[in-house]
Amino acid sequence: MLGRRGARPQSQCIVISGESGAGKTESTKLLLQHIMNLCKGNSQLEQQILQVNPLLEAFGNAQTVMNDNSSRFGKYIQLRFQNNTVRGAKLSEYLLEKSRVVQQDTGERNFHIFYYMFAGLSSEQKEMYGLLDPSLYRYISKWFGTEDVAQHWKQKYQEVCNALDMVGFQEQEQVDMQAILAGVLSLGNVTFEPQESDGSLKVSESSRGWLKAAAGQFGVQEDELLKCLVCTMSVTRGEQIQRFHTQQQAEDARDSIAKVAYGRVFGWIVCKINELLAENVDPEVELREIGILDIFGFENFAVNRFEQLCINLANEQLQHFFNHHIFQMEQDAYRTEELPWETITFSNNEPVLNLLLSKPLGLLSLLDEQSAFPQATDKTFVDKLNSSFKGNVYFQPGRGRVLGFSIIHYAGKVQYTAGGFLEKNRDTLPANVRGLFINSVTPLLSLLFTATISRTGTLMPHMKTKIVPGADKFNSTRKQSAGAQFRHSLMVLMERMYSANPHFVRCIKPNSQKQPGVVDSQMLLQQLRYNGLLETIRIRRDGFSWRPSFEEFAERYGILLVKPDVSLTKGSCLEILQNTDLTGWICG
Ligand SMILES: Nc1ncnc2c1ncn2[C@@H]1O[C@H](COP(=O)(O)OP(=O)(O)OP(=O)(O)O)[C@@H](O)[C@H]1O
Repeated sequence: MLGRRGARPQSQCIVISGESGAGKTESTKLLLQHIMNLCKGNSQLEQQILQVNPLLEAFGNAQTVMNDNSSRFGKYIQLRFQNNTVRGAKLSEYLLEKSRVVQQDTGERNFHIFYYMFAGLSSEQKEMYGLLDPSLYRYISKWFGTEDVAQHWKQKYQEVCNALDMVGFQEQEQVDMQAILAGVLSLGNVTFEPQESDGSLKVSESSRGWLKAAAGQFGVQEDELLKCLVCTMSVTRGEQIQRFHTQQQAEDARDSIAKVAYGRVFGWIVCKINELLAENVDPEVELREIGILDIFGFENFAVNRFEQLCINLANEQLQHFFNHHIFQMEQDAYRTEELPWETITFSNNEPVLNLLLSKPLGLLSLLDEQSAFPQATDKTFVDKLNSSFKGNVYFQPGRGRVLGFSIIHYAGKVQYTAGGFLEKNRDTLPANVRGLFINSVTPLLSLLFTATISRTGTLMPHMKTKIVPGADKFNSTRKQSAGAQFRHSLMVLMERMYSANPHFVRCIKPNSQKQPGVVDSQMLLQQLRYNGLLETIRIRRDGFSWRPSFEEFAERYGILLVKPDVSLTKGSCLEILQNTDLTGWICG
């Protein structure tokens, strides 16, 4: 794949796409296994590349209505080669669905790791992490499953532990990581009630124990944690000002802390994996790579939120990449070469991408603009969309009482609920939380909050610096919005992919009931249509699948002329072709 004889080696990328549950992650695993089998080089590294998967799935996958093991993040794995041997790998992650930590829709679950922990930890370990009966925790209080399911989770927990050891997580790091997850669960049970004296909030009597447990697992003072939940401290002209939260603000602060803590643990796991898989290269030899993209599939649920918009935007972008390579570039080449060619039309999704991405009037830009106004609400955002996209055939204003809008995507119309868009896009970390966690006695938590976040949202750990409580100037206005981070990381991804030679794997989902052996032909046909696969078959049938340069072709097949010094020219190519019985070729 990294270069046949006569062809220059080139970096490759494999784009695996399809609806949620279509089989992208399973195909990625099979592909990786196959490539590793072909390599037979540094067997330890190859094994490590394969073994990080259980870890990523435990922390990044969850049960959804569409797939029992749905990836709730996107990943791009770059396998790096020198002399046809794999020398290392790099993993990039995209948009972990952090909101799942605090809320799941009907028929869905939280990230697998929470269930694995309850099933796999011993009683002593649970006591150490302050974990009680799983049914008590609001963040995972959905039905817990049968004995068989618990056994399966227990086994999965063991796999995760093995993978953690193999990746090189120290024992203390593993303990800290699970303490943070236990802290997140306890934090979710903290509720608030007004103080009788001044109406400000306090922790409700019934959840005092949960606050204590959360603070204990996070390694911070209980009263300091409570302060971050019920009020915002700021310093103006040297004077400390305390602003009390409303009930809603306190609950939002609680959930934000849970989401950010989980998100940083996930980011840190990816960093550790990258450290382990970092390449050991010979600087004299050129590095080539095979990238495999397994990104969340197109989603259309009963309720579609900000996350679904980002996921569907990524899929739009990939469809555009596919169209560009399969239809645009190939047909442009035929036209430039003046070959007889009947143009094959395809459904171009550029207008939808413009609607979402253009600046300054695309949907994400308008969302950022609104997110920057403290007074703006989801309603003002929707009003802005309705006025900006009036007459745009790919946008429809919401109908009925639910605040929302619809987008006509390449794969169909999706109705979005606008509630929570601004809050999710701002992705605000409650004031003073960073300072609180940096000073935590749990070393990992401190490390996670000392880290900076790159423009693409990647965690970049660095050395610890102590922060004086209250002096933390970190606030939401200086950081990138979630939408901007996602847009930027998509841009970086597309740049990487445009510089490589692409291959496409289109996964087709056979039915929507998650049933083996059942094929819904209508559903299949619909996917073949919107993916452009019918047109792809036409261009593959009528077009020319291999388009080598004259030089490349003459160098490779010149031997057929049985004469010395075959010149690498068009003339030689014609001579070679006319000397064979080959048909179905054309020369540009
Ligand atoms: N090649 C395969 N052989 C057998 N079963 C498969 C195969 N591919 C997928 N499946 C089944 O379909 C399920 C969903 O597959 P997978 O998790 O790969 O979907 P996905 O496209 O990655 O979905 P998502 O976008 O939700 O992550 C798997 O858990 C498995 O049960």
